[in-house]
Amino acid sequence: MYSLIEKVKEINPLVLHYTNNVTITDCANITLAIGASPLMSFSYEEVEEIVSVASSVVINIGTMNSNLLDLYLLAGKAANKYNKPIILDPVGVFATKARRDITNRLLNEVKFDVVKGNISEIKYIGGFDVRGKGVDSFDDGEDISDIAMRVARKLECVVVATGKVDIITDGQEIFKINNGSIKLKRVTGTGCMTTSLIASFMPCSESILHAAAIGTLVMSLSGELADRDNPNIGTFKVKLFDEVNDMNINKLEEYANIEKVSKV
Ligand SMILES: Nc1ncnc2c1ncn2[C@@H]1O[C@H](COP(=O)(O)OP(=O)(O)O)[C@@H](O)[C@H]1O
Ligand SMILES: Cc1ncsc1CCOP(=O)(O)O
Ligand SMILES: [Mg+2]
Repeated sequence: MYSLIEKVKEINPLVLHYTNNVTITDCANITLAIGASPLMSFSYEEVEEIVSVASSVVINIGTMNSNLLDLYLLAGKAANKYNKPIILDPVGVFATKARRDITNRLLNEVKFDVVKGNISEIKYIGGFDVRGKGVDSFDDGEDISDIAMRVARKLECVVVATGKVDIITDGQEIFKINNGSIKLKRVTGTGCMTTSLIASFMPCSESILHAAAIGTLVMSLSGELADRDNPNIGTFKVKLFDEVNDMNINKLEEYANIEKVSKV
């Protein structure tokens, strides 16, 4: 699985983003840092053309509206038609009815390969009450393996739930990642960037589960390494990009704290 860190640089996949306008530049830069090519689009005109040449597609609802929902649906259906791996980031799905309705439409009308949220977002999709506020999770200390597995089985996709311990599951196998830093919660977009990293790995791996696990691991481990000398938050953000850019197999082998905990 760790060899994907080299493969993504060889393949240089084109990662097409339909994403929010808060973290869009950081998502483009993290995609470059891992060795893929980002393209951000808000255009109806190019959907068919651009999805057909993309390597993978991101739908991130962070700053959605009803007009954009139509764009996400069009792009999502095109991704399914052209067999392009596609990931959904249901940012703040628990915050409003509008976000819930948009997420439900997307999940009903598009077949996603990965649904990635923070723990509150995945708990909410699983039908549970959450302690989220806006786009942030305050459930991040929980282990929601069982809920994530159930959501993965129901949606027939890989589910990623980020928090103190990250959970990645296809409903049968689970990876748990114990790397991370609390500072990752103090920089907006670290969840969105995790989605971009997973989307960068998806076209490089036969296993979507492995692509999701390594994409999540790269963010959590890079955050941990960036925090080694306890930098201030602005410096931490810069170091985070440096660590993603410099991630390699040796560092993954030495520092990754990842376990495959079950196969049922
Ligand atoms: N309590 C925590 N301790 C350490 N790392 C965390 C913690 N909570 C989240 N992270 C890490 O922060 C990154 C973003 O996750 P999270 O904050 O859950 O997503 P989002 O930005 O979508 O809300 C992930 O790498 C995750 O592992
Ligand atoms: C603050 C905010 N508001 C709408 S989208 C967004 C960014 C959320 O990014 P992340 O989910 O990665 O923290
Ligand atoms: Mg966040």
